Amino acid sequence: MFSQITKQVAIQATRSFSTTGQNNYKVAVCGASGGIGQPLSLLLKQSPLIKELALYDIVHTPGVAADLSHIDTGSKVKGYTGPAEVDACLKGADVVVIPAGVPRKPGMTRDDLFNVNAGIIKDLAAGIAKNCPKACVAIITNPVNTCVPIAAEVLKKHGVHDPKRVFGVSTLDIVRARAFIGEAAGVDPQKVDIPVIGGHSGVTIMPILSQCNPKVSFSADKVKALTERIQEAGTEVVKAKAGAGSATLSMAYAGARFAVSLLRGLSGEKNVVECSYVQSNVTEAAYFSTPLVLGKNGIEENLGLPKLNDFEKKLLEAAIPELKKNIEKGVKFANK
Ligand SMILES: NC(=O)c1ccc[n+]([C@@H]2O[C@H](COP(=O)([O-])OP(=O)(O)OC[C@H]3O[C@@H](n4cnc5c(N)ncnc54)[C@H](O)[C@@H]3O)[C@@H](O)[C@H]2O)c1
Ligand SMILES: O=C(O)C[C@H](O)C(=O)O
Repeated sequence: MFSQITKQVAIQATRSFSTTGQNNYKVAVCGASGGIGQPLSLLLKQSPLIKELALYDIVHTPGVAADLSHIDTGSKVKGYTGPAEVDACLKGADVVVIPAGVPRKPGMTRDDLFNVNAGIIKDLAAGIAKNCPKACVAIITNPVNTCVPIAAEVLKKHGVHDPKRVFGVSTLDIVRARAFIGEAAGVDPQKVDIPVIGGHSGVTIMPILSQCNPKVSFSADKVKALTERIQEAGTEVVKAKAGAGSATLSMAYAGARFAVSLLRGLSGEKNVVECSYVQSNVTEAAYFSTPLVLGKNGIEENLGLPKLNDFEKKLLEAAIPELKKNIEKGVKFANK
């Protein structure tokens, strides 16, 4: 009975994060010992696309790596600890996922994390430029709206910036939108397809309910309430955790989904689409999340702005000035 259950769980988990591809890729997780890093690495250990899982953190990676290495999947796991080992971790990585840095406590905004996390991203981006300049980089660390421009500027300084390969991970906003809409509309959340565009903080998170598939019909009040819940969902978790951090498990799930989508694209699978916060000329903001087709070179095609109704046009008006401010802060920091 027990082995049947574990087998089912393993099959289920593998289905969510696998494709038919072979294990060809090296994936580095930076911040691998943290609240997100550990469950994210656990989920990635289950992907048959990964041949090498390189786990970097400033603490505890030997233990995390030893633990994960006992799992009976094909990828090899190795831990790297502290700045002296970061180069070896990143060397030749195809995908680098970054959940390194401090999380929010109640009462803080994501921007309040800037002082600590901006420097972490700057240093890791320099390591990426040196050791894996062609890697697809997926930044989870907050403030995402600012950390992505920081990484891009550092990569530019090293002459290796490719805007098709630098991503801010906003997948958790999609995962949440699917969960909340599924619940409200009485449909299977796994069947809900909805673009969430813009950025990853407060008013910059723009769920486009008018383009939800299957079509959902909610009152204007319900649309407003759902939109605000999706925008403030991170804060909902921060409050519930009461000082013990922010979303980790749902973020690990979302981060693994995004990383595996990158790998599916790299491996040549067609029609892999994810929303992500990237360099963009779709709006006045230099970075903006829209649905992207992922492929062998990272972004294959930016699918642009979905059709917006009047309510969603107002969301866009509110998001742009905030995004511009967040982006400018990152560019300034990286170039000071
Ligand atoms: N993009 C999103 O949707 C999203 C969702 C949730 C959390 N986050 C963000 O992810 C980040 C991590 O959150 P968490 O809950 O895992 O935090 P955590 O404190 O549990 O873990 C962070 C890890 O980063 C490590 N770290 C610190 N400095 C480092 C460095 N210089 N190099 C490598 N590793 C370093 C720490 O040792 C720790 O293990 C936070 O900034 C949080 O706001 C983003
Ligand atoms: O809210 C946070 O601080 C973490 C993350 O950005 C989230 O959306 O859960």
